[in-house]
Amino acid sequence: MKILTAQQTRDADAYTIQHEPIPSIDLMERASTVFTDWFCEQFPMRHQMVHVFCGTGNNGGDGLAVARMLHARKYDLQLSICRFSETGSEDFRENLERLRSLRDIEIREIREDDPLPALEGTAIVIDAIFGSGLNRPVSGYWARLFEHINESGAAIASIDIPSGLFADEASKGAYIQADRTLTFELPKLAFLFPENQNAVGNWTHRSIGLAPDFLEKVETDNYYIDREMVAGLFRKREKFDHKGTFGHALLVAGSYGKVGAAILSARAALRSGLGLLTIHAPRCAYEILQISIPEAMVSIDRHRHYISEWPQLDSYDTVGIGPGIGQGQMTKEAILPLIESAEMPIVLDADGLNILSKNPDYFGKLPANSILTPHPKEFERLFGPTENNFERNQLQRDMAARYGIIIVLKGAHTCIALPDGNCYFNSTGNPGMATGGSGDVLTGILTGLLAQQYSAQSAAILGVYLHGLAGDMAVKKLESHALVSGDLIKFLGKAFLSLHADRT
Ligand SMILES: NC(=O)C1=CN([C@@H]2O[C@H](COP(=O)(O)OP(=O)(O)OC[C@H]3O[C@@H](n4cnc5c(N)ncnc54)[C@H](OP(=O)(O)O)[C@@H]3O)[C@@H](O)[C@H]2O)[C@@H](O)CC1
Ligand SMILES: Nc1ncnc2c1ncn2[C@@H]1O[C@H](COP(=O)(O)OP(=O)(O)O)[C@@H](O)[C@H]1O
Ligand SMILES: [K+]
Repeated sequence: MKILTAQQTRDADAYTIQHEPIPSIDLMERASTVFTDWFCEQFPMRHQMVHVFCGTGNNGGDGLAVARMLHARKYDLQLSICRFSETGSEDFRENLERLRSLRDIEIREIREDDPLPALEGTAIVIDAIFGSGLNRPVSGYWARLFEHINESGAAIASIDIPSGLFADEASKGAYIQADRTLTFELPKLAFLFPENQNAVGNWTHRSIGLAPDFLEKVETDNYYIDREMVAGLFRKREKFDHKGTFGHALLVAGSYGKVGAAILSARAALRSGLGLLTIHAPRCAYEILQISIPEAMVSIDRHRHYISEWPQLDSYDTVGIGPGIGQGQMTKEAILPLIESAEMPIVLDADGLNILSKNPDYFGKLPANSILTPHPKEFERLFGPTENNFERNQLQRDMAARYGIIIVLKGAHTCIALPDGNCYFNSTGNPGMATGGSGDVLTGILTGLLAQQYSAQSAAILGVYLHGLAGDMAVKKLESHALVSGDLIKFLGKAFLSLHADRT
């Protein structure tokens, strides 16, 4: 699914109006019906006062139409128009007329420096003040009004985007802090960054029937990973496939006290369908690994506690490096030449990344299309600090392009930056996965998929999605506090199965 900019969304609206064709006021009616249906599902009780705050643009027009529809559905309403402009957009004016003709909804107007309106903490606020047409930060009196609404204790539902939030850049002014947001058609980039979580709350997107041919053609470099995309990547096995078909991976993992990381990664790689797995680990891990993972072969380092050498790579289709290896001098001296000698895409995680961040001259030596999986701290160590998530996203994109690698920045919406400049944001996963070892499991999955000759791009998108999906399935059975990273491996099979269902 594509992510469009505010300008592209305006273009999509205009194209739909012209080519469906549909009068603009009717498209607004359609969008407002979608919002109203969603709102009634979210807030089915009718004894709470619903206070609709409208601006004077088209977002305000939506708010007026929604008020009319909720009135017809017997909700108790109050309505305030924030008078930014005496005229307002054409569709705003038309919806104001339609509402006035009902006669039984009191329409209040708020002008700059009026006393702030009374607002019960038990109310529900519908925020239709600004939409995607915001063109400057909100300040002054209107910022105080936003603060008043945010602090009222009322539940807040935003139409399209929380007012004051910019869809495509860092937000500097005041913004509404919604509990829930329904956005039209496609997700907005700002929703995917943690710094905007308190603005956007729980968000969801629903189609308002914008022109499919426009959406198909419009060019973007941001995508939201959905089931359809992933089901298209996933390959079924054929009758005469054999273990040679599915590749042999080397996993370089573990050190004294961190053999668990190697186990988690190895199990996840095996559960991702590779043909053969060899784990290279220090001597202290030998018996632990042979007993706990009989499916894997073990290549033993000469050092007892740390990795200090690496096997020849000739017989492997890919290498996963990093879980639990530590950053000792000996390990560094083994890992850096290993990176240099690899000729196929590898997966680099955890201390593998930390070692790389201290040796930036090795960035250029990474095999093309290698997958790096930093969490935000590791990303900062690798590529430096940034002011906000938009800047960080740009840096991630630039680095992926410069070095010809795939950077998987992990988080609630893990972002996969490809060398071609495109970014894919994940839609699966939950806070139950914020537990030690979840990243090791991801490394295993990615290594397992690469070994099977999935392209590095497909492996990253499919692997990240499946990892989160396994987490979502696990949390339904276990609740997020009780979820541990090993559970993700247990649910990988179910996650794969659900993709099978989509392919048949
Ligand atoms: N197009 C369609 O058919 C459909 C559109 N839809 C809906 O329309 C929404 C977009 O509507 P929109 O473009 O009218 O923008 P919106 O945010 O309501 O108003 C912005 C106006 O406010 C002003 N302004 C901006 N910043 C300001 C500030 N800080 N402080 C004060 N004023 C400020 C600025 O005016 P200016 O002052 O610059 O003249 C600007 O023009 C979209 O989110 C969706 O909900 C749906 O119904 C589907 C069909
Ligand atoms: N709140 C969250 N929502 C979705 N996924 C999450 C969340 N928190 C963590 N994760 C996922 O869990 C994994 C954690 O990885 P990482 O931080 O490397 O953990 P570790 O180093 O303990 O293995 C990442 O894939 C991340 O996307
Ligand atoms: K809004």
